[in-house]
Amino acid sequence: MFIEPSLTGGRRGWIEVICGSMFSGKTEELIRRLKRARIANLSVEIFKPAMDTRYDEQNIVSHDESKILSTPVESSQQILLLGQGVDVVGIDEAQFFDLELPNVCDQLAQTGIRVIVAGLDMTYQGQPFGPIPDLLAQAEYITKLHAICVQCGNIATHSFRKSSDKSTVLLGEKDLYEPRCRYCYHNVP
Ligand SMILES: Nc1ncnc2c1ncn2[C@@H]1O[C@H](COP(=O)(O)OP(=O)(O)O)[C@@H](O)[C@H]1O
Ligand SMILES: Cc1cn([C@H]2C[C@H](O)[C@@H](COP(=O)(O)O)O2)c(=O)[nH]c1=O
Ligand SMILES: [Zn+2]
Repeated sequence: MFIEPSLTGGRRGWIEVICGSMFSGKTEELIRRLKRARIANLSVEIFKPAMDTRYDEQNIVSHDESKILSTPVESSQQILLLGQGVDVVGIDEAQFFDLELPNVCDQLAQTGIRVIVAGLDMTYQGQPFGPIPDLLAQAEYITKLHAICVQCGNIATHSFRKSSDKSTVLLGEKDLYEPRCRYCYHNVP
């Protein structure tokens, strides 16, 4: 369980990344950390990509239906503008943002903001997803979460797409995807 680093004097920012396959608990963990920040009376701004309308236009919603209000934005630049001056910035579905997102998170952390980012580490093809690799390189803290493989019950690291659609971006949940372990991802049709 992630324990928030204690600050020793002065206002210092950092980047935390929460990653893993679909259904691994990324959104739940992001919501948990953001709710704790608000309990600590910190100012929090939360963002998600406007294109993520899977469950809700505005709220960030986990597969277990826990939710928190967020601001949908079209680009990472909007996060830079709207996130100025708060204590904590939260970002969900980070894989859908543009490749400027790591630079935006770095700039926000430089101004003393705690930046918490959740997103898929890999595409359905098992490839690094969008801005996530560079974010992982720049983050002080990385949490990789695991779902349960629906084929064999081991820990799941991959998101298997059940349809033949080849587009990288395809919104969906259990209708289109299932979490699988490395073995079942590569060996079970
Ligand atoms: N195969 C699975 N393995 C683990 N959790 C699952 C699985 N299928 C459904 N879930 C549910 O999904 C929840 C995680 O949802 P969420 O935080 O939205 O995940 P993510 O954001 O990583 O896709 C779990 O708490 C669990 O209730
Ligand atoms: C693997 C993969 C997923 N997606 C989509 C499917 C969902 O809408 C989100 C991930 O949601 P979650 O919070 O991690 O459950 O991303 C996609 O567009 N492309 C992919 O390769
Ligand atoms: Zn498996």
